[in-house]
Amino acid sequence: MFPFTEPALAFLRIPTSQNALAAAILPLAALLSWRIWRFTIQPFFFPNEPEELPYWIPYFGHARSFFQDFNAALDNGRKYFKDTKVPYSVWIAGTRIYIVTAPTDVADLDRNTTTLSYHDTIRDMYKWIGATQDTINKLFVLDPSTPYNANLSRPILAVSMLTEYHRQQASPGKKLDELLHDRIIPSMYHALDFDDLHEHPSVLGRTAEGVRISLLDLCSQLFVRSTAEAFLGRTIWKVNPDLLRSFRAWERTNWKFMYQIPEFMSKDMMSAKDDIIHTFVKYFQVPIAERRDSSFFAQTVESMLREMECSEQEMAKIFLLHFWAILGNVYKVAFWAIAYLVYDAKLLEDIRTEIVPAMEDHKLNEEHLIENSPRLHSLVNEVLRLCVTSGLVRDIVKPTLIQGKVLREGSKLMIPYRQLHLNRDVWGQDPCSIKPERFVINTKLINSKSYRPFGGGHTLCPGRFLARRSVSFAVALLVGRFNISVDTERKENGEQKKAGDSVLSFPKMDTTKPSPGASLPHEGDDVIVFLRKYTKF
Ligand code: HEM
Repeated sequence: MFPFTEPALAFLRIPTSQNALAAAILPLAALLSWRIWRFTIQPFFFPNEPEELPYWIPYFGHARSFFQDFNAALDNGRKYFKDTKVPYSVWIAGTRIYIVTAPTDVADLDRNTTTLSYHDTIRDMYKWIGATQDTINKLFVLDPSTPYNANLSRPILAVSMLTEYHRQQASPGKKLDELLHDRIIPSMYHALDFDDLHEHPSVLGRTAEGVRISLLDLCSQLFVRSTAEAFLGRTIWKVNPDLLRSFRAWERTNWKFMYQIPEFMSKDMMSAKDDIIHTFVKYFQVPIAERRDSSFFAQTVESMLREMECSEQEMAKIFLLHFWAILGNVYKVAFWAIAYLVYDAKLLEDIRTEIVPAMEDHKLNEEHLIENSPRLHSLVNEVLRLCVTSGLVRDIVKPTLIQGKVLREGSKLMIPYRQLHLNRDVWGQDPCSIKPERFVINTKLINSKSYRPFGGGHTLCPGRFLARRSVSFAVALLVGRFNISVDTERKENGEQKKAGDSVLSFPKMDTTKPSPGASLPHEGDDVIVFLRKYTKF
């Protein structure tokens, strides 16, 4: 109900002839008073608290700007505080979130496990995916009697054991080598064999000289398909030959999951999520004897969850969250690395020169590649800097001191990695431009506190070795086997497009939505490349 009714205006001694004017002015005056109180006067009473980024709409605060463009909203915060990197807070629909961007603060927060909680944040993800309270208790309540704890000197939570199994699978050593060399790399060779595969899913067209492909599709085949099969075995395709399509739909819509958009506005995300969960349920129903070709991780996690008496439905939800981490980032990093190469002939030649000695009889020697490819590794590191836009989010469970300011308990803390990765003090005045050789010129940058593509502290990504090695291998294999160029002959909508048309311009990264890792190009933006066999090897 509108608050300024006639009796109220009379009480305020405002003549009714001026009602319309008053009706407009009074709410504005009230809003202005509230704003002055909240952002000018109130901070005087709480000098120990970080400043708040001002806003105009009470309760909702910055919800709209963060919803519209997550990273632009963070950049506005940076500019408002004049790039001083002081911690500040934003108010989003009833929640206070502290934003921390100073590299030294980030390093301190990494060590903090007493006043910040990671588990509260992860518990929310399990709740949102639809896990029952019983499953959440099984994951987050310590039970020293469970079989997986039997051989440990100190019992741990089931949710930590899941991460431990990732570490065992993907840390340097026999299990990672086996995963890469016996499973992922053979699938990559297969995905790049366009001769054998007439119905190759990424091929848009063929000529006598070569094939025309969608780079996004190719990266999906090279990484998502090969890694899913490497972890789950071939049965996964028997259960659902269309899993990649569901995963692609999930990738485009999972920001709605992160924002917890109501169901009626996120039917596309819900449907992709349900498809994947349903696929995993059917996968678990296939007798284990028929799934012996799955990975150590998949087998161990499945048997651990069965021992904990989780239903197949609940196991499938847990698997979705973990396979999102396994499959959701690597292909995007590869997409951007290849896109930069395709658009920079000199860079492409430099990388090719570097990897030529690792090629023999069309095969690539990974050991040689690891030891002798500083430029390739620098490119991958630089691409990670530019495309990882995720942030660390934690719950503040006790007052937390940063730069002499106290962050309130009950609020959230966010470290936006993109802000660190574009920190002008470290990356120069043009941090958004790619400098592929940056990490060769200054090898110390890899350890910079402003560089965290895989997070840090006790939640440092356990998949980082697998990610780096598989991206470097696939990029090198592609460069070593093919002459790659942007497809200038591309026909779209029946029209012949020429170089310089927008369809040929470099794809734009979609940083508008929160991502749990790397960002995709905007929907519809892709690179159509032409691959000609490279005949020198
Ligand atoms: C380029 C690829 C990847 C990027 C950019 C990436 C990035 C990250 C980041 C930033 C975190 C930290 C999250 C936090 O602290 O809140 C993380 C955690 C994690 N990542 Fe990755 N990741 C990648 C690939 C992988 C792969 C291939 C796997 C599995 C094989 C994986 C599994 C995980 C898991 C399980 C966690 C949670 C760790 C924990 O809870 O302690 N990631 N990743």
